[in-house]
Amino acid sequence: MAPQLDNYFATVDNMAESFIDRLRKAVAIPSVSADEERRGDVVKMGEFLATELRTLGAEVELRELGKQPHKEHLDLPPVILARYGSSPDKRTILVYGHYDVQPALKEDGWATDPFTLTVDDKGRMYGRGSTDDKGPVLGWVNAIEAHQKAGMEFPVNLLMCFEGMEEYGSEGLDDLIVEEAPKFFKDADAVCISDNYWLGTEKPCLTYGLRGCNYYSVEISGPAQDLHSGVFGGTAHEPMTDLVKVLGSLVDVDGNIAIPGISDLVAPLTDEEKALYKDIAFTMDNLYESLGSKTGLFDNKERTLMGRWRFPSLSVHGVEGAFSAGGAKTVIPAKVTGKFSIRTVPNMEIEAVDALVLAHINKVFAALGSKNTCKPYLQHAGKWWVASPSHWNFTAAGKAVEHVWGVKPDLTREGGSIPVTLTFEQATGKNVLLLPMGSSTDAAHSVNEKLDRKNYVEGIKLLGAYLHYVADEPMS
Ligand SMILES: C[C@H](N)C(=O)N[C@@H](Cc1c[nH]cn1)C(=O)O
Ligand SMILES: [Zn+2]
Ligand SMILES: [Zn+2]
Repeated sequence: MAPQLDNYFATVDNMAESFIDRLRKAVAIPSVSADEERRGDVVKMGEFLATELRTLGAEVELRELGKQPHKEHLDLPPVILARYGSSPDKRTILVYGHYDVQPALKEDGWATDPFTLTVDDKGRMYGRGSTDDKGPVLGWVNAIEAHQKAGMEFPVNLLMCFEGMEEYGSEGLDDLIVEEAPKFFKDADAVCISDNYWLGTEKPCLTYGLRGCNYYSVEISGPAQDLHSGVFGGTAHEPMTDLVKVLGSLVDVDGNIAIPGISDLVAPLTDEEKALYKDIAFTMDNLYESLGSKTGLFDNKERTLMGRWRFPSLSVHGVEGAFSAGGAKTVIPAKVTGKFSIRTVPNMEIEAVDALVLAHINKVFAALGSKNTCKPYLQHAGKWWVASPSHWNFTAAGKAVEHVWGVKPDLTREGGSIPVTLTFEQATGKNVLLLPMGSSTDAAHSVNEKLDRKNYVEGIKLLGAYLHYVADEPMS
C-alpha cells in the first residue's frame, strides 16, 4: 500500500515561502570554494547549515579536514556530519550534498546579483547555488521540518554528510568517508545524493552513472615580468603563443580528443547499451533549449546522449594570467596557465589518462622549440561511477517520483562528476542513488543559475516521499 503522504505534501505547500526564505539566506552566503578570499564564507555556510539542523533536533558535528593540499595557508572547510533519529527499528539512509558553489560575478553576464535570490513572475529562482547544490541540500532540511510541522513520524534514520569543497574536487573527503564507513556511516542501508539535474524540463529521472573528471593546469612561463609588445614583440618566445598551440593540440572542433591513446581506454559500446538510448525522453530541442543555441555536435539524440554520458570529452576552461579585460592592452603576458579538464568514462583510470596527457603535452611543447618553460599538472581528479539501478533504493525512489510527479522516471546517467560517489559505494558497500531536483535549464555553473520554485517545492515532497517508500520497501 502506498504511504499516506497527503498531510506531508500539504504541509510542504504551506511552508513553501519559509523554505524559499531558507534558500535565500543560503544563496546570500557566497561560499565559493575555488576562491581563497571566500573561504570564510564557505565556513559560514557550513555553520549556517549546522545551525539549521541543530535547531531541528539533529545531532551535528563539524569535522575539520586540515590544510588544503598545495595551498597550505588555507584550512579546508568543515564537513557537516549529522544524524536525525537513531531508532533500531528503522532503516538508515545516508545523504550527501555540498554547500560550496562555483564562482560567480555579476560582470560575467548575470542579469541579477548572483548572491541575491531573485524570483521572477514564472517562479524561476535565480542565484548561485540555487540548483547546485544548496536547493537540494536544504531539501533534506526542509523535509525534516515539514514532518515536524505535520506532526508525522520521520520514516527513517537520516545520516547527513555535507561538504564544502565539491566544486574543487572534494579535497580531503575521500579519507574521511573511508575512515567513517565503519563508524559514523556504519548503520547506513543505502545512500542518496541529490546533486544533478533532469535531462529535460518535464520528466524526472533517477541517475545511476557519472563521468569522472581529470582537471589540468598547464603553466607556461618565460620572461621575468609582463612585457611591452611593441618593444619586445619579435625578440622573445611568448608564453601565450606557446600555450595557444598546446591547448589547440588537445581536441578538435568536433569534440574528438586528439591525445593519442585516450580513445583506446574507453570501454567498447555494446548493442545492449546502444538500445537503451532510444527510449529516453530527450529531444534535440531539449538540448537546444539548454544550450540557448543550435550549436550541438550531433544531429540526433542517441549520439548526443552518448556524448554526454558514455564517451569522454575535453573542455578548455580558461587562461590565468592572460589579458582578458575590454580594450586593447598591448602586453606580452610573462606567465600564463591554461586550464582544461577531461570527463572520463569506463574504463579510463585516472593514472592512465594522466600519463597520456602529460606525455602528449610535453611532446607538443618540445616540438615547438620554444625556450620558455612548460609545466603541465593534474590539479584534481575524481573517478567515474556506474551502478546497478536494480536495487530497492531505486525502486523506492521510482515509486516516490510516480507519487509526486505522476510519471515513471527515466533511468539516466550524468555527464558531470561527483567525485565521492564511488567512494561512498566502495567504502560503505551500499547502493548509491542519484535523485535530482533541478531541471536541464537550470544553468548550473553558468550565468543566471536558477531553480524553479516548482522543482524546489515538489523536490522537497519527493525527498520526503522517497524516505517513506524506502521505509516500506522489502530488502532485496
Ligand atoms: C554534478 C555536480 N553538481 C557538479 O557540478 N560537479 C562538479 C564537480 C567537479 C568539479 N571539478 C571536478 N568535478 C562538476 O561536474 O564539474
Ligand atoms: Zn557543480
Ligand atoms: Zn553539485
